[in-house]
Amino acid sequence: MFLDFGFKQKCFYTQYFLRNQNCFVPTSEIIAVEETELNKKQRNIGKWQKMAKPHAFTVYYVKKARNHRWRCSDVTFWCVDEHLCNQWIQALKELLEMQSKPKQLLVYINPYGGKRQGKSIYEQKVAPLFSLASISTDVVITEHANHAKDNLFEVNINKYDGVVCVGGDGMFSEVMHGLIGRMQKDSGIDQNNPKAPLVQCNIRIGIIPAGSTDCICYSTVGISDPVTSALHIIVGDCQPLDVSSVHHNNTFLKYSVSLLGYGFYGDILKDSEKKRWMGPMRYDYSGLKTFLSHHYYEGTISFQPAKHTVGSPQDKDSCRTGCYICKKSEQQLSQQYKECGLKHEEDEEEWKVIKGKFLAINAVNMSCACPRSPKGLSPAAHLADGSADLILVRKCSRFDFLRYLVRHTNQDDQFDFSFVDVYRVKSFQFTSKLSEDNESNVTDIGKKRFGQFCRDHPACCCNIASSTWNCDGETLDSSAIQVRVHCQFVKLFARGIEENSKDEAAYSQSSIEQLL
Ligand SMILES: CCCCCCCCCCCCC/C=C/[C@@H](O)[C@H](CO)NC(=O)CCCCCCCCCCCCCCC
Ligand SMILES: Nc1ncnc2c1ncn2[C@@H]1O[C@H](COP(=O)(O)OP(=O)(O)OP(=O)(O)O)[C@@H](O)[C@H]1O
Ligand SMILES: [Ca+2]
Repeated sequence: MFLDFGFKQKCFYTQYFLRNQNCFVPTSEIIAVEETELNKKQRNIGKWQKMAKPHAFTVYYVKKARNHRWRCSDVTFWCVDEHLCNQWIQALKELLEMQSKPKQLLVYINPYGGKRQGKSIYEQKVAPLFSLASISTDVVITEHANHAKDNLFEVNINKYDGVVCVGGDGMFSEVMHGLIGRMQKDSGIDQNNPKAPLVQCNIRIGIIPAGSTDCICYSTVGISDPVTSALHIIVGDCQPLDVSSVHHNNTFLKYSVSLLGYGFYGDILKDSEKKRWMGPMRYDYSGLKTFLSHHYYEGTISFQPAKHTVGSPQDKDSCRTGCYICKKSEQQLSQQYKECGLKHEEDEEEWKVIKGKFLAINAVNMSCACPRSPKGLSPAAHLADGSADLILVRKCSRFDFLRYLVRHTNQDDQFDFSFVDVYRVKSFQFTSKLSEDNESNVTDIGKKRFGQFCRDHPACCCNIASSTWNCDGETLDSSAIQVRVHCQFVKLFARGIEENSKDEAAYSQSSIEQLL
């Protein structure tokens, strides 16, 4: 057996050879190092039998499995020299100290999210790993909606290296609103002002997936798996995320990181809220119902294209760990901000205006990949490029809409349809035809009392006047909204989706060969 430290491509690694197997572990992916007490049975194995008093230590580290799944593995090193053994333990512990791994976390568990397994997932799969990594936790099991959000306005936040939410996208949203809101309150910033220079939130958020969609976790880690997410928290990963602020006139409504959806996804959400008892299945039930109802909505959408980024929604490459496009876009935006300030950027850049009848309007800050749709609503969207992809699905036949939906589940291009347009934007506004009509003709009592009846389907008499916005799984009260993307506004304990593990294996093998 052989243990060595090295330095390669900007990362420390620990390398060991065991039973003719080479293993290569970046020190940033070591979970814990512990002195190991050898029992009598172990001492009597093989060559250690001859040792008077063997000493040992165990290294716990991240082992990468298929499909971006991480597991905790361990290896025990034995030697006769107690001093040498202690030196190794000391050196490894010092290396771990140097990294930005969290020591103290605040954990919120939603016991009712997803399949209602949040508490047991945390206790059985996550808490033992946190304790192995010597992370102390304060755990709050939420008793009602907004418990976590309200609590974040009261706690001594500086005491923690991060906040963890155990639940789904809705639970993440609560924690994010609590943290961002708290930051603005402490800095005296008025969130109702759509142009206010918001204060960034530097405390990292960890997501242990236990929800129904878990889209944010899946799109930032590559899998929805509690153990994998716990390990990303333990090693102290950091992934910035774009956040959209949503206003109605001068009133702040919500922040969004994944989907802002009007029409199809708004209607699914509204219907599914009444069926929460069904668990994650409620989305399939309401999805089928909404698909069959085939409602479309008239309105006007105006947007400012995201000129600062070099990427396009039709790119073949997706956002991956250490993404070049995200880095470049962030540099470009901060350069622009230094030169001209926000005012210039907002006021002087062009707005495009599109009027139409839409089955769905989806604005996504990230791909929105999830187990239902592994490549997501916009496969080439970036996690941290300061832009959102605005997808407009115009009125089309049911059959065409089905073809469009099916492409979310296979490798075909979901934007390659004449009725689908996609734009990369940094801000947008929407008003529904009904609210425009109401504003211009407030005396039309018939319209106000009964809404606007479906002119194209007189037989069904369905009221299709307006839909609602689905904002990361929550319904917004206004259909007229103004949205602005804030580049890299919050940080997650994640690293984005890593390139194929096949490439990593090739890299580690060749680097070991060079060392020999
Ligand atoms: C034929 C199969 C087509 C399947 C198409 C699947 C597309 C799935 C795309 C999922 C996108 C998720 C975006 C993330 C949104 C989250 O911020 C939010 C909070 O968690 N989740 C939802 O709003 C929950 C959204 C849940 C959406 C479920 C959609 C199910 C559609 C079913 C349509 C059935 C048509 C069948 C016709 C025979
Ligand atoms: N103790 C509680 N009782 C009722 N609701 C709660 C409680 N704790 C949190 N919530 C609310 O439940 C909502 C949904 O929770 P969560 O996101 O965890 O699960 P989900 O909706 O099943 O999953 P997803 O958001 O991934 O679709 C959150 O918006 C949150 O505000
Ligand atoms: Ca983005």
